[in-house]
Amino acid sequence: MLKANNISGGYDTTPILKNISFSVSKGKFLGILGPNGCGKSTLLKIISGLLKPTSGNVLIDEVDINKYTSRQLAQKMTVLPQLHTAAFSSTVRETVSIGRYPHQSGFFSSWSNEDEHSVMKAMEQTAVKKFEHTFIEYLSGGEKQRVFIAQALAQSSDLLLLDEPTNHLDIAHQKQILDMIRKEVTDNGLTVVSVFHDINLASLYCDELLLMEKGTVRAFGEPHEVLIEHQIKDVYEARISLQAHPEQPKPQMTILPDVKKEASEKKVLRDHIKIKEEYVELKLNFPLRVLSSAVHNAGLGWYSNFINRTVKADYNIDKVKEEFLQYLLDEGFSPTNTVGMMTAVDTKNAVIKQYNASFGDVFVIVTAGIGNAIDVSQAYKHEDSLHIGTINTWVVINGKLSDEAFVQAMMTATEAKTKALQQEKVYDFRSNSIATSTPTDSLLVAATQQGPLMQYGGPITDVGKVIGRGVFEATKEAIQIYRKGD
Ligand SMILES: Nc1ncnc2c1ncn2[C@@H]1O[C@H](COP(=O)(O)OP(=O)(O)OP(=O)(O)O)[C@@H](O)[C@H]1O
Repeated sequence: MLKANNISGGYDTTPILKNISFSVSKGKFLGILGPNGCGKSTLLKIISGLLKPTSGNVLIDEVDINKYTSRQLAQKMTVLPQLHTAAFSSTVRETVSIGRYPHQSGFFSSWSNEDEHSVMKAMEQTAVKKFEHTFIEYLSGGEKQRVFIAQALAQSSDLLLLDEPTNHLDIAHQKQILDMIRKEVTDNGLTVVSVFHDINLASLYCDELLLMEKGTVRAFGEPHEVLIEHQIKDVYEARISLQAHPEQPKPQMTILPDVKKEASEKKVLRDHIKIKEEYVELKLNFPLRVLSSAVHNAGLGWYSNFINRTVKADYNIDKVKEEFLQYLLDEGFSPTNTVGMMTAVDTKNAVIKQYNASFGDVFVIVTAGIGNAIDVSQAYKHEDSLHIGTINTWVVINGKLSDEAFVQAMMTATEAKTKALQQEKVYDFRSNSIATSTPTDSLLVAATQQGPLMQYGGPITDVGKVIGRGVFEATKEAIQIYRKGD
């Protein structure tokens, strides 16, 4: 559909672009990325024919753009530049209708049904129909931007060139416009080339990305091929981190600010852990990085408060999320800053152990209810519903763990717990074999993220050794306490 061959060019004697080549197939969405001044808009101007390249050429449908008349070119492609102003005072409807000019055959040509349909559809798609008779100068920046997008869509060409289409738009309208453009690409075969400043939006919506650096192509390919951490850091000269998007297989970027670290040391002490009547509590005035399978705020996050709450054995678990949230509010915990677990074990039976490691102290806190213990390898043979009868384990580390170390710490802790069950001869009475867990065990690994980075958390690492020993010893003790109370 669009092909750029070895384009070089710029303004008068200033060369900006050097040897840029790429192609976009019909029905694809290409995003152009790069830092300020790298030549994104200049490239768009050359592709659209507004600026002549000093060498190289641009083909649309295999034909050099210079071979098209300006009317033919306007029917082939629509350009929405970065900065646009209405030439004279006009209504939204009149502004959008300008998009139809390339389809009019002469000065007195009449307004066709197709023209009317295209203008109405474009106004509806961009949600500006309600402003149809309003003068454009009375609209907000974001509303104006949507009107110009409507004008571009009304032109009904096969190729749409956009320069930062979501400029001025709030997140709902960014989503609305990009969803709509994406739909035109996927359903109707529209081809789109767009400059983006927002790397995450480009990654989410584009099929391919072109990353520019100082007038050249640094990378071209699918988002996961272009958005590579060191490459983005290098080109934008900014510290960033890439993560997976929660729903789409598209990388997403987070800026890592270079703010000065607070001077105060963040250290978890034994005094921070308290056994109260209804829960075991760890309350801090700084957050820990946490990975957990808790009832409230499971997953990966940063939290300052932690509770392991004792509930009655007949607790109704059907509405556990709502009930737990209300409990946190009633007890004065911030729901967005608290991780919560539940157990039927009395809080006075909680085992708290402290280990002094080379990198800092590690705390292991366990409550063990083993009435429901199960052998994971035999579980498929039995029908079972969820009960409160569970082993809850917290591992709180004064140290800095990588993501790998967090996951390995979870594995190490689980293995140590299973070994404790084995040594204590905890049985699964359904299958009459040694149990490996209960069906509802919960685990939390939390770290201050201060001090030297610990890359791994397996059994032979410094942190893994403490976790292995600590969880084994604390679980054994908690099981013995539970049995005494039987
Ligand atoms: N009309 C012009 N005459 C001379 N130089 C220009 C002109 N327009 C842009 N430039 C220069 O060309 C270079 C590339 O500009 P361009 O607008 O293509 O960058 P960009 O990547 O789109 O930047 P931004 O992200 O800031 O919009 C810049 O150094 C700019 O100053």
